[in-house]
This record gives sequence, C-alpha cells and structure tokens, in this order.
Amino acid sequence: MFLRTRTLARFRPLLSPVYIPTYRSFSSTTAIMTKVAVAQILSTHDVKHNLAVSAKVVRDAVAEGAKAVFLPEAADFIARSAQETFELSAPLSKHEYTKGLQALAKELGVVISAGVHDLPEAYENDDEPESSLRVYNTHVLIGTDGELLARYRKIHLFDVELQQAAGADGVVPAPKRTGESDRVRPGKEIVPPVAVNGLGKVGLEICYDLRFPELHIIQTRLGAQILTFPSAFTLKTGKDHWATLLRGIAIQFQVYVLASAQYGAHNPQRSSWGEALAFDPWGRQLGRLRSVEDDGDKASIDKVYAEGGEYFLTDIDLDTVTSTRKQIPLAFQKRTDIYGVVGKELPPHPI
Ligand SMILES: O=C(O)CNC(=O)[C@H](CS)NC(=O)CCC(=O)C(=O)O
Repeated sequence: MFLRTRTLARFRPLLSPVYIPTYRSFSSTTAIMTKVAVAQILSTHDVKHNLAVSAKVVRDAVAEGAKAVFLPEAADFIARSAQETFELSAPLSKHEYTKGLQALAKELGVVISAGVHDLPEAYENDDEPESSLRVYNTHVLIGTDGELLARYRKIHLFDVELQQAAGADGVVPAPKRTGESDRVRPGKEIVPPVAVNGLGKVGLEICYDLRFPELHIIQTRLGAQILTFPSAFTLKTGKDHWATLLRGIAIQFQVYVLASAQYGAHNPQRSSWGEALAFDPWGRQLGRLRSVEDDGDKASIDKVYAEGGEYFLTDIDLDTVTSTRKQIPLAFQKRTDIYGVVGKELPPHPI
C-alpha cells in the first residue's frame, strides 16, 4: 500500500487525463488538415552539400503546400570518424546547418524538424570531460519565424552488436559493433511535446528511441498527438524491425508517426536503410519512400540521392487522433493501480 501511494504520487502529473479537452470538442470541430512533408536524404561529411540538398527538399515541399517538413537524423552530416563528428559539430547558436534551416524556415514560413549534432553552449554546465570528442545527437524543431521551438538530445544511444549473416563460404563474420556512445553524449532530458499550429502537439524523439516505449508513454501522457522519429536505421534492423515498430507505435499510442530517414551509402563504411514512413493513429500507412533493398542497383540510386533527396506529402488531421482515441479509449483503461511499478522501481531486465 505504501509503495503504491508513493508511486502514484510520483507519477501524478503524467497521469492527468490530458486528452479530455480534445474529446469535448470532438463533435463541434471541423476538420483542420495540415499538409506535411516527410523526407529522406543521403547525408555525407559535406555539410554545405547536405544543407543544399535539405533546402531543395524544403523548397520543393513548400511549393507543393507543405506547412512542415521533417528531415532525418544527422541531416547536417554523417561523418567518417569520431574525430570528424566532433570537428563538424558546434553549439546550435553557431551551427551552420541549423542556422541555414532557420533562415529558410523564416523565409518560407515553414516549420522544419531535423536531426543535427551539437555541442554545449558556452553557458551550459556539461559533465563531459574537457578532452571529450563526444557530441549530442539532437533533434531541432524550427518555427515559422526561424526560431528554435525545441531542442531534444537523444537519450537512448545505439550501442549494439549485431550478428552478421554467413558469407558465401559459410563463414559467419564477427558481430558488427556500433558504439554510438563512443562519439555521442547521452541527452539528459525528455522534451515535452511542442504545440505547433495546425499540427497539434509534436513529440520529439530520435531513431533508436523508438525501441523504448517508456518514452512514448511519457510523450503521450504529456499530450503528444504526433511522434516524430528522424532516423538513420541500419540495413539489418531496417529490414526486420523499422516499419513494424513504427506502425505498432502509431496503433498502440494512437498518434501520428512521422519517420524521416537517411538513405544509402554515406561513405564506404556506412549505409542507411531509408524507407521514410508515416502512419496515422489507426495505423494506416500514409506514405513511404524506398529502402535500399527496393533498389537493386544501389550505386545508381545513391547517385540520385547525392544530387537531391526525396519526400512524400501527407495530411495531418487531428480529428483522426480524437476519433481513434474515442473508439478505443486506451488512455482511460490503463490499470495504473496494477502496473505502477513501471518506471524507476523496475529492476533491470535479467539477460
Ligand atoms: O551517427 C550519427 O551521426 C547519427 N546517428 C545514428 O545514425 C544512430 C546512431 S549510430 N543510428 C541509430 O540510432 C540506428 C538505430 C537502429 O538502426 C536500430 O534501432 O535498429
């Protein structure tokens, strides 16, 4: 009893029924549809080029009526080493790529979401040792006046060892290690969803975060109606996990899911799966771009991508959030009396 009371008290702010105002207005609102673009590009270590490609995507999408454009993780660059990642990174106030997007957002009156790499501002008290080369893997949301609406630094880092398929000779190569935390500092905060005109409340996540439902729970309890995942998925996990996880999130959290993606070979050591996707809160697919597997001839496709990105347009209609949540009222059926242990009290998963 004591434990349960404490647990509930701690989570009380997150348990308030944040959806109620939306329900009240359900029958009286007329649908407001907002067109958005979900993009995929092939970033390299050439920041100027990546900015030019990103800007072209944004301009083209806006010309077709997009009010917001979603660019992928690491849109500013994908570097060839930790050293290069550090050298190409800067505090956001001095960040060439982000400032370029801010100027563009203001010029065109568009909202832009993008993944970038940043370093602490001079005033920030960061625990990282002076000698560290690690940067933040950051999602910026830029408003129509070019202002920074939010900055979310990725909290879950992609430290994994993926088994590789056997080669033609039957020999299984050593597992492929990706140590994102070798070059990235973990973010320390969840950013509450950002209210954006016409889009409702936008929750900011990044790539690997999508595997951590705790973050989606918190984002949706705080009111998120859209969850955004700028990403750069691996070929192996892109093939088996990417689309399924994203659709599952849309259905389980009754949100729009917008997942922009990196596509193709960034350098000889590193490729991304692509397949930018969007789902509505019912789980219907709203748009999809190609994965590298869709393209037999990777080299020629990469050339297309090196010259420009791709995007699809889709409409966000907040009534779909409301109607989905009204039909299947998950938020009101939570058994928080039973699963109050989810969170800090839960012991680590025994391997
Ligand atoms: O390195 C950069 O500059 C940008 N960061 C990334 O590309 C990150 C870290 S390596 N990629 C992922 O999180 C892939 C997750 C993934 O593929 C999965 O969850 O299966």
